[in-house]
Amino acid sequence: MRVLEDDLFPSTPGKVKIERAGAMNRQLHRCFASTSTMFLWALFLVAMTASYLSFQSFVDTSSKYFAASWGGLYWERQIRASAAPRRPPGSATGAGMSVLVTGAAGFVGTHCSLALRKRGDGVVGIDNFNSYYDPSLKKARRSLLASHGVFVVEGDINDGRLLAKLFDVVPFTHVLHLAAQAGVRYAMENPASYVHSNIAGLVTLLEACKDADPQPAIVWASSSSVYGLNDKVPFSERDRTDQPASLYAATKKAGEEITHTYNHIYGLSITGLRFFTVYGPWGRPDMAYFSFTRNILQGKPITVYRGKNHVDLARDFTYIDDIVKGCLGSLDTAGKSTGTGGKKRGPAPYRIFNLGNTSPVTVPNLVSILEKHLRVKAKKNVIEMPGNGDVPFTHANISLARQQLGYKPTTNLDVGLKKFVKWYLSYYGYTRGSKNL
Ligand SMILES: O=C(O)[C@H]1O[C@H](OP(=O)(O)OP(=O)(O)OC[C@H]2O[C@@H](n3ccc(=O)[nH]c3=O)[C@H](O)[C@@H]2O)[C@H](O)[C@@H](O)[C@H]1O
Repeated sequence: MRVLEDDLFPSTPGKVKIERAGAMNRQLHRCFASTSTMFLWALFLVAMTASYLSFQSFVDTSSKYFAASWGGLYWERQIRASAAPRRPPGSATGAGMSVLVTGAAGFVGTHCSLALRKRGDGVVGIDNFNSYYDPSLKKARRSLLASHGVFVVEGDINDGRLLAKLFDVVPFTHVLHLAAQAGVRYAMENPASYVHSNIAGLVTLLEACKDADPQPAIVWASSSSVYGLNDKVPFSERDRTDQPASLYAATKKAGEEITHTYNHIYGLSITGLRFFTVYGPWGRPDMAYFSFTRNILQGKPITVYRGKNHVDLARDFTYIDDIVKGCLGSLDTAGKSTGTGGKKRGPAPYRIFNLGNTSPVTVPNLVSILEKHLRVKAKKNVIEMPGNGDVPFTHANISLARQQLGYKPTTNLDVGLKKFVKWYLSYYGYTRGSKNL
């Protein structure tokens, strides 16, 4: 410090005052000069940072826009063509619907989209092709849909801009909402995915539907799992559903409450379908009947859960074609939504139906049927059901659906699994009588 002071203020007497004053002036000047230089530099840095940040946000926004796998005139043309009903004029079944099917590359979504298309309705699908299970199976389902003229948009139901765009391009009459994070036990591994799809995604979709003009009628997939620990059988729609056993069940139950709110406030027509363990060709690889088949064919053991006191678990397994009839019956009987411009104009229907088979089968019995159709014995590990969200049994009372939708399941587990096994062997390239079977 001293050295610095001496350098700045030379110690020659007499000269000191003048020189010091001059030096001080120079110093002050230098100081001001350096302060203003620093100020200018700081200003420059702030300006640079601000322009960098705004450039970044521009890049982010525009990259989102430009990287989107949707949009453009060709895309819109494909959407319109896919959404156009093709029923013959004057057809007894009316003019036909335009249905937006969410989760269209999923198991139930694919079957429903095909059935709608085959009878002449317009269908546009949306699916995010996530990797919860093998996306190549979802892509194969998309190819199947494409070969029947059904276009599937690759996108997420959490993308409000995409949904708004779809409703902009097509005045959908109905939404069949099947996109969801499925699976009961996976909820312990990845709870956030259930909230993302089954809660946040549902709300984003409902927001788009309530804003749409005209508002569509909504039919959506709830689940038998909402009955949770209910032990009054068979499960009726009037039974309590406030004891979920898994986060999956809780998000489906939340969906029933959330859709009720949108029905109440905005006049959206809502039909919730409680599916009971749906199975069949093009099914979900995470489900027991599918993974058991894979393991049995590969000579790997399967784990069979058993309830307390050695009681077998049972499910009201429901064949996909029966579920499809229930979904189409729901779309056909759904009353109109009443709102416009986000405002309710009158009461709209709010319905909930069980779609089950009404004849539960135990899991060991499911395995025996598979062994028969595969002609291979399973290597079974029987263990007590872990506390993983499973419920011991499900059993649907379907009187309401029968009465109001004409729902009447016709396929028992034996016949349904035979069809599933036939599809599985062909899809995965097994040949009867050859070395691989
Ligand atoms: O109705 C529904 O709402 C749900 O149905 C389906 O759930 P679940 O009925 O649990 O079907 P699924 O996994 O095939 O297990 C079947 C049986 O096999 C037993 N199970 C399962 C796996 C295993 O390794 N071992 C075993 O014994 C298991 O303990 C159970 O007893 C859908 O996945 C779900 O998304 C939802 O739609």
